Amino acid sequence: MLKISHVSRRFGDKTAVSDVNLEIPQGQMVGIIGRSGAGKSTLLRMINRLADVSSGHIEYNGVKTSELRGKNLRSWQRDCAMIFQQFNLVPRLDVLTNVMLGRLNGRNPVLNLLQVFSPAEQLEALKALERLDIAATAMQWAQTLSGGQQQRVAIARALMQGPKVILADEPIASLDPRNAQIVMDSLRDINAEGITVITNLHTLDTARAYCERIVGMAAGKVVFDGTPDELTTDVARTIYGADGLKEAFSEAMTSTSIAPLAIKTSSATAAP
Ligand SMILES: Nc1ncnc2c1ncn2[C@@H]1O[C@H](COP(=O)(O)OP(=O)(O)OP(=O)(O)O)[C@@H](O)[C@H]1O
Repeated sequence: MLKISHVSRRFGDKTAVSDVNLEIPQGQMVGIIGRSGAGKSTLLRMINRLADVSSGHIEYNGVKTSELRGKNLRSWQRDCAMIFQQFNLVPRLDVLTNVMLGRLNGRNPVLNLLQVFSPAEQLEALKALERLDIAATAMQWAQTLSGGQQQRVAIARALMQGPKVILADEPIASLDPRNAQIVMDSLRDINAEGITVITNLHTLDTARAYCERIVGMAAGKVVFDGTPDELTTDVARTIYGADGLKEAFSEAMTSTSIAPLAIKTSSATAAP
């Protein structure tokens, strides 16, 4: 269980995340949606400690992760892998080495510098690549891969950490619909094995198609927390605002539209 209690994050005068409370049971697939600047990335970054909370706390299975230091913090960051919109691979390293770098946190720093990986680690990395159906690219430089392939390499790298939680910050925002679907399918398969997946998503339809639970954020606050069925047009209006709603729906139809489900409307003034 991941528990977020009264968490806020301020940057100077700006409150990016404001008094967020969430309880996420192990194995849930959660989509976080909201307009640009709503606080989605900051929330994810606080979960794996790329950013610190200003107040409140985050705990995982009873351990206050927001207060961990040193070795215990590194251990949490191994348990809680993160993938990003821009993949963050090392472009001029081969794919296999990029995946093995997922192991860095738990290794001897001297071996890290030398990039020496054991045969067992190499085999494990290859298996992770096979799982994501890109083992054939193992010896290529990462920069020669398509965006969709690079994101799958990033997921394989995350899996090398043996994580209990995967955080994905807009993982498909740079991808075409076909690759977006492959990446979301991969995250769903990983989630089916019991790993909690929490992903920020730009488009409503993707969240509705893939996530059992959707959290809507606006101006740093959680304004919706429910199932895809509960995400009506009225609720979407609360999350995106009247002007943002049109953008959210039209974007959903034109960009990363993946097996969209019909939005349940609760008023006569439904979005197109
Ligand atoms: N390091 C920082 N310093 C100052 N302000 C920040 C910093 N990080 C985020 N912010 C501000 O906090 C607010 C929330 O940003 P955040 O990136 O979390 O939103 P988001 O919902 O993820 O948006 P996007 O989808 O555009 O990434 C924004 O107003 C942003 O400008």
